[in-house]
Amino acid sequence: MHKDLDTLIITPEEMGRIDRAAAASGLSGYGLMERAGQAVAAAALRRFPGALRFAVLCGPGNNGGDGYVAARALQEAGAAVAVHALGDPGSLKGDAATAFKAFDGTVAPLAAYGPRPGDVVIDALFGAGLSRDLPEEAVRIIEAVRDSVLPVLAVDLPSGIDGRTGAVRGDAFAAAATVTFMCRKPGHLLLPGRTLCGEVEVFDIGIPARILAGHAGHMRVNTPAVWRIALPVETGATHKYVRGHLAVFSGPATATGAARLSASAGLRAGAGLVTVLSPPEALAANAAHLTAVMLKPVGGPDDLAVLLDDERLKTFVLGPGFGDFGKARTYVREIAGRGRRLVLDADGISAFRDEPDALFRLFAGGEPRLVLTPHDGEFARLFPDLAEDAGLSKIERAQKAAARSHAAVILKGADTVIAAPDGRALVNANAPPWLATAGSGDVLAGIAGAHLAQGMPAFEAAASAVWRHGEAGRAAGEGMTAEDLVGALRGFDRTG
Ligand SMILES: NC(=O)C1=CN([C@@H]2O[C@H](COP(=O)(O)OP(=O)(O)OC[C@H]3O[C@@H](n4cnc5c(N)ncnc54)[C@H](OP(=O)(O)O)[C@@H]3O)[C@@H](O)[C@H]2O)[C@@H](O)CC1
Ligand SMILES: [K+]
Repeated sequence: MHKDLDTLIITPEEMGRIDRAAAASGLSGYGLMERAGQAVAAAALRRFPGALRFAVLCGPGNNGGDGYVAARALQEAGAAVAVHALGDPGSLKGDAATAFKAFDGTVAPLAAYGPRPGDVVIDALFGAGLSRDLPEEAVRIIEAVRDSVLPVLAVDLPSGIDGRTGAVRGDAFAAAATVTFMCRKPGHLLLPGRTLCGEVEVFDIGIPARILAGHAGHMRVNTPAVWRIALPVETGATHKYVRGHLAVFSGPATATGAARLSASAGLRAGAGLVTVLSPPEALAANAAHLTAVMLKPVGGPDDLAVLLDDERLKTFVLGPGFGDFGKARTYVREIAGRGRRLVLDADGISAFRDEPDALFRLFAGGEPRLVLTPHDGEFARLFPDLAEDAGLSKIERAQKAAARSHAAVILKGADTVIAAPDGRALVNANAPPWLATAGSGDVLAGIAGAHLAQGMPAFEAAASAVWRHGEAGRAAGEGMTAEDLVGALRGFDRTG
C-alpha cells in the first residue's frame, strides 16, 4: 500500500468521483470489482479456515456485485457457499450485473436465509451507497445473525453504517472484520462505525494514487507522518528558553490539581520552562506539590499585564480546574490582545458559553494562535448549532468549528477529531479506552501547550499532542491514572 494512502480518509462522495475519474482514465470498473471481490474471498478463507459455509448476502448495488465475485471465488476454492439476494438480482445493472451473471450457482431471496451453526456471513448488502435507513428485510436478517452469534465479514462497510458519518442507519451488522478498498472512509474511524467494523483491512484494488490524491480532501488518520515535519528542531545547543516557556493558570485553593497536572505534562512534553500562575490564596497549596515547575502569584488582570511584559512568555493554558468564568474571560482577552498563544480547555471554554463570538473575534485572523479542546458537552456550549445538526459528521462539525473560531479544534472522545481553520482534519485512532480517566484532559491540554510553546503551528501542535497522549495511555496500560500518563510520555520518534 502506498504510504500516503495508508492515512488518507475518503468520503463516499469523493470515492464516487474517484470511481468516475478512474473509469474516464480507461480503468475497467469491472476489473476493480473483480479485485475487490477476490480480496474479500481471500480474507474470508484466511480469517475463517474452519467455516462450514459462507453465507454471502448481496445487495442491489455494486457492494452486492463484490459479493457475487467473492461467492464465485469461494466456490472455486472449494468452499460451501449460499448466496442470498436483497431484491431481484435480475435487475442489477452495470458491473454488478456482470458479476451476478459470472456466478454459477443458485441465488435465493434474502428472507430465505436461515443462519446455521458454522456459517460465516459475508455482508455485501450495502456499502458506500447506503443513502437511507436499512429496509426492514435487511434489519430482520441482521437481527437473526446477531441472535445466532455468527461471525460477519463486511464488504467495504458493515451494512447500516453510514460511510460519511459512522452513524447507524436503522440497524447495522457488527462485523468481526471489514475489507475496504484503497482508503478508509470516515465510517471506519468515527463511532459507532469504528466499533462495528471490527478489524479493518484496506486492500489496494489498483486505482492509481494520483487519481485518489486528485479527488481527495484533507482528511487523514492522525499519525506522525502528518505532522513530523513541524516538530521543533533539535539544535543540540538547546536552551531552556528556546524550548519555550509555558504558563498554566491554576484554579482556587480547592482546585489546584488540574493545573498542576497540565503543567507537569507540559514540562514532560518538552517545554523548556513551565510556570503555574496561581491565585495568591492558592500559592501554598500549589507550592506544596511543585518542584521542577515554577510558581508565580497572579491575583488579577494587573498582575497578568505585568507578566506579559516579559516577551519570552508566549504560551498559556487556561481552563483546567479554573472555576471563575468572569476572570477566565478577562485573562483570555488580555492574552489575546497581547498576541499570545493559548490552549483553552474545560472551564476556559465554558466561560464563553454566553458569548462564543466574542472569543472568536479575539483570535480572528493571522496565524492561528488558539487551540480549543472541548469534549462534546463543551463543544455544544461554543457551537450549539453545529452540535445540534444531526446531519453533520463529527469531522464536519470539527471542521466548521475550526473555521468559525479560527482555532485548531480538538473535539475529544474515543474518536477524537482535530481540525484546522483551513479545512484540514485528522481522526485519531491510537487511544486506548482507558484513556478516558479523570485528569486525562488536563494532561492533553498541557502537552498541546508544550508543543505550542516550542513553536509548532497550532494544528500540528494539537494533532501531535493527541497522538502522544494516546501513545502514553497505551504505554501506561489499563488502570492507569492521569499521573501515570504524564510519567509515560515519551519523546518524539523523528525517524520514519
Ligand atoms: N469505490 C470503488 O472504486 C469500488 C467500489 N466497489 C463497491 O461498490 C460499492 C458502492 O456501490 P454503490 O455505489 O452501487 O452502492 P451500494 O452500497 O452497493 O448501494 C447502492 C444501492 O443500494 C440502494 N440503496 C441505498 N440505500 C438503500 C436503503 N437504505 N434501502 C434500500 N436500498 C438502498 C441504492 O438504490 P437507490 O438509492 O438508488 O434507490 C443502490 O441501488 C462499494 O461499497 C464497494 O463495495 C467495488 O465494486 C470496487 C470499486
Ligand atoms: K457491506
